[in-house]
Amino acid sequence: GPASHDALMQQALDLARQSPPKPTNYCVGALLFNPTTNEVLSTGYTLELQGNTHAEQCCLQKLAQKHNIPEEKIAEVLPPNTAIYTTMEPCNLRLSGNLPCVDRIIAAKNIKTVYLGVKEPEKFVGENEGRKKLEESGIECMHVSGLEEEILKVATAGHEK
Ligand SMILES: Nc1nc(=O)c(N)c(NC[C@H](O)[C@H](O)[C@H](O)COP(=O)(O)O)[nH]1
Ligand SMILES: [Zn+2]
Repeated sequence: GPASHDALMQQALDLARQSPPKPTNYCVGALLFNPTTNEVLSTGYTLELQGNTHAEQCCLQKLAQKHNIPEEKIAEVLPPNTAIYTTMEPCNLRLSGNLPCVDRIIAAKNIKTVYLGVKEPEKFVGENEGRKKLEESGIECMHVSGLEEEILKVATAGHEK
């Protein structure tokens, strides 16, 4: 049957576990999903690709690389109702100043739904307006509950206790 939200969020959490813990960010996992074909289009985790990369960013950049196109043209290879599952709410501001994932998701045009495991904690940027900004852009956001404790444990593995 169709892959459940829980199974896909669990898969994103398994990806997050692969992220090298750091005190200045969170270990997050994400995947792009085609709900029409039940196919995972791309996966990613924080710092998977070179540089200070986010999980959602890695999903998009890996898919673009696979199709030999720049990330900015990713809409060309995304089915019209693509979903992204991410263990943490996409960032809307990054202390590094790098392009936030909310902007990358909006620019991808064909991502219509964002499934998130937890809201971003306020440690780095205070209240994350990511979900609000996505919804204002017409992108549906849905919290997939049940894995919050495990997601946060993995996300903050690099933070001093
Ligand atoms: N959704 C999400 N996916 C990630 O892969 C990741 N690392 C974060 N983390 C959010 C946090 O707010 C930023 O990591 C800090 O603001 C530091 O910014 P940088 O990551 O250094 O650009 N959030
Ligand atoms: Zn981000």
